[in-house]
Parts: sequence; structure tokens; C-alpha cells
Amino acid sequence: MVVEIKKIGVIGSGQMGSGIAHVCALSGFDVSLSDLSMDRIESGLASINGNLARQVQKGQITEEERSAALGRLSMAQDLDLLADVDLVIESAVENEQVKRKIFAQLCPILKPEAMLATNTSSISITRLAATTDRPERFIGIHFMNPVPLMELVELVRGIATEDETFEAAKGFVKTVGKTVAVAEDFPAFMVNRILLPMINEAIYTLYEGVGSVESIDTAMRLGANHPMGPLQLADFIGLDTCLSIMQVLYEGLADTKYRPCPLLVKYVEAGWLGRKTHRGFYDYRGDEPVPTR
Ligand SMILES: CC(=O)CC(=O)SCCNC(=O)CCNC(=O)[C@H](O)C(C)(C)COP(=O)(O)OP(=O)(O)OC[C@H]1O[C@@H](n2cnc3c(N)ncnc32)[C@H](O)[C@@H]1OP(=O)(O)O
Ligand SMILES: NC(=O)C1=CN([C@@H]2O[C@H](COP(=O)(O)OP(=O)(O)OC[C@H]3O[C@@H](n4cnc5c(N)ncnc54)[C@H](OP(=O)(O)O)[C@@H]3O)[C@@H](O)[C@H]2O)C=CC1
Repeated sequence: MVVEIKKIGVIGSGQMGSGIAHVCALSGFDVSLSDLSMDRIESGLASINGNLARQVQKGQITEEERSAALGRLSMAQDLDLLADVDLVIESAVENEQVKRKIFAQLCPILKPEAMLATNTSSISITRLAATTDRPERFIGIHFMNPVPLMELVELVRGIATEDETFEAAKGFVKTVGKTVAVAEDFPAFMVNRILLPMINEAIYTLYEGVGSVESIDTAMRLGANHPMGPLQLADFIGLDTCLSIMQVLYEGLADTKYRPCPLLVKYVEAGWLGRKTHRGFYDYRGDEPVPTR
């Protein structure tokens, strides 16, 4: 039996978790936001507040809608506070062990009929579901970055996901105003199966000296009408997330064409993860982003 979704728990208050909490609260759901520390949760709430204010300023929502959304958001560092949620959306770091540990901690706390979803970019839904006590109520609900602006959500069923779960997830995505694309549960699903090899190829283009950071991004912005250059987009996504997705593709499809570029590995090893650490292919610490190569 699948429950009616009214209360949502979001695990991970980084750029995606806070974006997901933002759109859920704005759409009328009560949202409990969880992360490893109150600092993390508070910074997630601060970015939600800023993005809601920006939407008010642009006339996309009213001040009343903004304050009502903020009133639906609560902090839940202690996972026990999620005992009565109807749906959990996990959006922690793109690391399978971390995600498995979160689900192992959550399952004994959640009510039996609660649904579990993951916002993973690439990891097997079937494999993650199998580590829980509810594979039939487990599904991939994959939002795009930045969540308040991007229309698409990829829905990914694990082999055990029941029809009722799929239908409830589809209805939820519609309620938050997004458009569903259904992907089969194979490495990196659809968007990242296509997008990340392109980003990885852009990094190879830099690594082999074919172009500079600036010329590569200019080439794709003006030559292919991309809103962001591939290296700018990599910094926006997070270079750690980009590397994790390439590793999932490389291991999952066993094809050398998915081998992550050594230069991407080097940036991640340096802790230069892009916007979220203020340095990646660009240095964001000044007024304007400056290429780091
Ligand atoms: C990795 C995965 O698993 C899957 C993925 O997400 S793959 C990545 C998918 N996302 C993309 O490809 C994003 C490509 N980039 C874009 O579409 C655009 O650059 C963008 C929508 C992000 C920004 O739009 P833009 O008009 O080009 O830039 P910008 O003027 O800075 O932003 C316009 C508005 O968008 C909003 N915005 C921009 N960045 C935002 C963010 N990070 N969060 C929320 N809102 C944001 C703001 O409302 C901004 O309004 P202001 O002008 O008041 O600042
Ligand atoms: N970035 C993108 O463009 C997109 C990412 N995704 C997916 O969304 C998920 C999150 O990505 P993103 O928001 O970019 O990542 P971020 O690094 O911005 O945020 C991840 C958050 O999860 C926290 N975290 C780590 N471990 C735990 C844990 N055990 N319990 C609770 N919180 C934890 C991190 O804390 P700390 O920093 O202290 O480790 C951080 O606050 C990933 O699975 C990613 O693949 C999906 C679509 C787009």
C-alpha cells in the first residue's frame, strides 16, 4: 500500500538537497531537511531563502508564497524526526557507501508504508533498493541543477519498484511542476549518460592542449548555443560529482571510452571541486571567475 505524500524528508542539504526542499515547500509539502550538521542544514536553508527572495524579486512568486514555503521547512539533523514522513528523497554526496549507510539508518525509523527515493546522478537504483527493507517502494527521482529552474526530472524504477510507487512518484513530480522523462535503470540513466562524456571530453580537450578553459567554453557557448560552457558547467555541477558519474559509467559499462580524464582526477584530488569550493576550472574567489589553466 503506498501512502499519500504530504510530508517529505530531504537528506543532504547541499545544492541539490536544498533545491529539492525549495520546490517541495513551495508546492505545499511539509519538508524536513537533514544533513550531517546543523551548520550544513542552516546553510541549505539560507540558500533556499535567497533563491525564494530572488523569485519574489522577479515576480515569479508572491511574498506570501515565499513566507508560506519557509513556514513548511524544518530542520532534522536527528533522523528520528523523519519517523512520520511519507517520502524521503536522499540527496547526499554521490557515493554508494554513503547512500547505503543513510538508507540503513533510515529504514528502522520510517513508517512501513513510507517511500524511499534517491536523487543519485548515476548509481544503480536496483542495487541501492536491494540494501533496504522496501525495494518495492524505492525509486530514482533525479532532479536537474539548479532545481528551481530546470524542468526535467528523470524517473528511474529499480527492478523491484512497484507500479503504485511509480505512479505516486509521477504524481509527486507533477505536483512540484516538473516534467518526467522515464529512464531504465542502467549506469547514469539518460541525461548524464550523454552529458558527462561530453564534459569529460571537454576536459580531455583541455588536458591535451587543444584549447584553453576560456576558448573551450566560448566555443561551446557560441558554437553550440549551450547556456554554459562544459567546463563552467562541470564547476557548477561539482567536479567530485562529475568524477563519480564517469567512474560509474566506466565500471558499469566496462568501456574505456568512459575513462575519467586524468586532469579531472587531479582537480578532485586537489579539492578544487568547482563553485562549491570556490575553485575548479575557474577561480571564483574574486569579482569575476578567472580560469585556473
Ligand atoms: C549532474 C546531474 O546529475 C544532472 C544535472 O543537473 S546536469 C546539469 C543540468 N543543468 C544545466 O545544464 C544548466 C545549464 N545552465 C543554464 O541553464 C543556465 O546557465 C542557468 C539556468 C543555470 C542560469 O540561467 P542564466 O540566465 O543563464 O544565468 P543567470 O542570469 O545567472 O540566472 C538567471 C536566473 O536563474 C536563476 N538562477 C541562476 N542560478 C541559480 C541557482 N544556482 N539556483 C537557483 N536559481 C538560479 C536566478 O533566478 C537567476 O535570476 P537572476 O538574474 O535574478 O540572478
Ligand atoms: N550537482 C549536480 O548538478 C547534481 C547532483 N545530483 C546528485 O545529487 C546528490 C547531491 O549532489 P550535490 O547536492 O551536488 O552535492 P553537494 O556536495 O552539494 O551536497 C551533498 C551534501 O550531502 C551531505 N552529506 C554527505 N554525507 C552525508 C550523510 N551521511 N548524511 C547526510 N548528508 C550527507 C554533504 O555534507 P558534506 O559536504 O559535509 O559532506 C553535503 O552537504 C548526489 O547524489 C548527486 O549525484 C543530481 C543532479 C544534479
